[in-house]
Amino acid sequence: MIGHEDLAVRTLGPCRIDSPLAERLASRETTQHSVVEEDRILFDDTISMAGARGLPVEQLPSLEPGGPRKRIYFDPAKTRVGIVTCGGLCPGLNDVIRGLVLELSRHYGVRRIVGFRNGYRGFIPHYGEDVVDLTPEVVQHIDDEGGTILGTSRGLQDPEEIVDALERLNINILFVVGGDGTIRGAMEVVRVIGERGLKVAVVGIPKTIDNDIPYIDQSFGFQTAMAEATKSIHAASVEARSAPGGVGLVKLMGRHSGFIACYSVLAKDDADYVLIPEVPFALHGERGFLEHLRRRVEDRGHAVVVVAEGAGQEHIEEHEPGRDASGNVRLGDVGRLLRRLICEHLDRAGVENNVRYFDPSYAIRSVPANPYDSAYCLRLAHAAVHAAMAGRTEVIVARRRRRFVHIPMPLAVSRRNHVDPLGDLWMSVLEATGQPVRFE
Ligand SMILES: Nc1ncnc2c1ncn2[C@@H]1O[C@H](COP(=O)(O)OP(=O)(O)O)[C@@H](O)[C@H]1O
Ligand SMILES: O=P(O)(O)OC[C@H]1O[C@](O)(COP(=O)(O)O)[C@@H](O)[C@@H]1O
Ligand SMILES: [Mg+2]
Repeated sequence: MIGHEDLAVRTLGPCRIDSPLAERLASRETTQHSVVEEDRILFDDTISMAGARGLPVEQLPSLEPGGPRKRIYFDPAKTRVGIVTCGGLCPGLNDVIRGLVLELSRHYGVRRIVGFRNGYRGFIPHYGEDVVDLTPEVVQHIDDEGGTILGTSRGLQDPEEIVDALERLNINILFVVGGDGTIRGAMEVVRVIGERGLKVAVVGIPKTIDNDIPYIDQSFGFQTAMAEATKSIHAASVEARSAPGGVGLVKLMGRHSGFIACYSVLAKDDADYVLIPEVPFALHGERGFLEHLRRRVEDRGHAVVVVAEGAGQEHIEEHEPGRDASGNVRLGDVGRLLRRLICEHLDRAGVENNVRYFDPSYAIRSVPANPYDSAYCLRLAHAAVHAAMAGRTEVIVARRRRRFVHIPMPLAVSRRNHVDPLGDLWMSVLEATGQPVRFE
């Protein structure tokens, strides 16, 4: 159970410098649309959850609000900032970089901002990466393109060497844009910074199309990626409806979470089946997936199946689950397995079939952010700058139930966000597809 201490945010020290934004905060108060810096945001949002703690309201677990502070820790004129993007691509990475640079330079007057190339390896001398000077002119239009102008990478790097680079460059604030792995890496960097007695703030902007970061609203880029995925689902539906025994099969990214599959199906309500990592399914037998699909194809002449890449791993016999350079488990190809098994099953049953397989894979994450995610990225970048300038560290900025908050990094990586098989989202998917609650 999350307690008060889990939500405490680390700071580098007292904020003694008047913020350039202070005059904008004078008349602010806590409303539905804003929270003053002295206030906190309740972690529990139902009577039962809050009541179960049996605590007076001021002792209930609560989060520090995001947003500008009246006084700040760093002197903008003497502050040097670093930005790094890590892990897989995600729509909006360039929007975050752009937002950070514009807020720092235009509203705080921070002029020294550098980008580290290709993820954490950008700090490591061995790779010989130069740093990129980031100015408003450099970043003005980078949000028109997907990807990240800084480049990214996977693979563990030595936090001692990363902090060496921060010291050599006299960096006072480091923004890390990445997912669970990046945040874990940032925590190692924070540890070394503490061991060396340095006053360097490390603030994370959570990134992943998988939406697998807990305690926050959807991660930026998820909505764009999900929207991109609907194009493949529609194509699969057109193909399936245009051929006798047409079966459209679409495999979608999302690693060990099925959010992209669920939301893209709800958005493009063309799918008859959604298979996700969180809900095991039997392939064979009278009540198995394959028999159900056969009956559907015989009854209706076509079907669309959407499978999340992390689903059905238990059915992939010959797969040796290796790991990528960051230690993430490499998934077996459930799409290829299903394509083969569906063809074999329908052939054996004498059902004419035309299986069309779609694997958009990287196509859904390498596109520019849609306007919703662009605006979301800008606001996250603003929140990150406010947090860092106020001396917060080992924290990610996030939107949680429409409020921008500071979430300690250890909590952000304490578990993975999954689709709840008993939750409302999965219930909606079952209602939309009409598939059985389980294949067994
Ligand atoms: N467990 C870990 N401990 C320390 N650093 C890590 C860890 N996992 C990943 N990293 C660092 O974070 C970077 C990105 O992690 P990765 O898992 O590839 O992507 P993401 O952050 O998007 O999940 C890696 O290049 C690595 O340097
Ligand atoms: O980029 P790679 O190494 O091919 O890994 C693919 C994985 O990256 C992702 O696109 C995003 O993963 P991260 O956000 O953790 O980097 C996953 O959905 C997918 O399984
Ligand atoms: Mg990750």
